[in-house]
Amino acid sequence: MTRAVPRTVRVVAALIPQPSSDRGQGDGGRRFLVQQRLPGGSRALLWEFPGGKVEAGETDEAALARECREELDVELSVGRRLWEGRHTYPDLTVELVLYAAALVSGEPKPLGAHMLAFHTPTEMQALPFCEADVPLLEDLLAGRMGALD
Ligand SMILES: Nc1nc2c([nH]c(=O)n2[C@@H]2O[C@H](COP(=O)(O)OP(=O)(O)OP(=O)(O)O)[C@@H](O)[C@H]2O)c(=O)[nH]1
Repeated sequence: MTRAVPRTVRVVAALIPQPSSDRGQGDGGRRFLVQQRLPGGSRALLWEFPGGKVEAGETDEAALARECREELDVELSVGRRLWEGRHTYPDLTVELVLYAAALVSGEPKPLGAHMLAFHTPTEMQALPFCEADVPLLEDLLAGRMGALD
């Protein structure tokens, strides 16, 4: 029997530090925004970084700003690319790209997520994350991404 090859999508995600969580603690103590996916859909109730799929003709930065406006009701400034990886789920191949980002205005609201939380990289290791994020979290925890803003 032949099995359909899952389609590939480019997904951009934001590493957003909690405002004023960074004073004097170094990156190890910083908290970043993560979200729990809605129940019922793909990767239900797993955790991920805010963001979503890049649409045709859109830059990564524009897609990330749009997704965070739609899903969190915030305005972001998008910084440098921190990490890139690829993972194949049964339904989808994801090219995941993580960007440094900062909140410019607004308080994040879970408009498209089950729950939002700020966690340190160490705390994130204990959460059930989307599989594509597992190597990302290892690099984040090990400090392999360089400066995070
Ligand atoms: N935003 C985000 N998506 C991720 C991450 N890791 C990861 O595997 N993904 C996957 O990338 C895809 C992002 O798509 P999306 O957020 O635009 O769409 P969705 O599946 O929630 O809903 P939709 O397709 O009905 O719009 C999902 O399949 C999600 O599981 C991550 O850290 N952040």
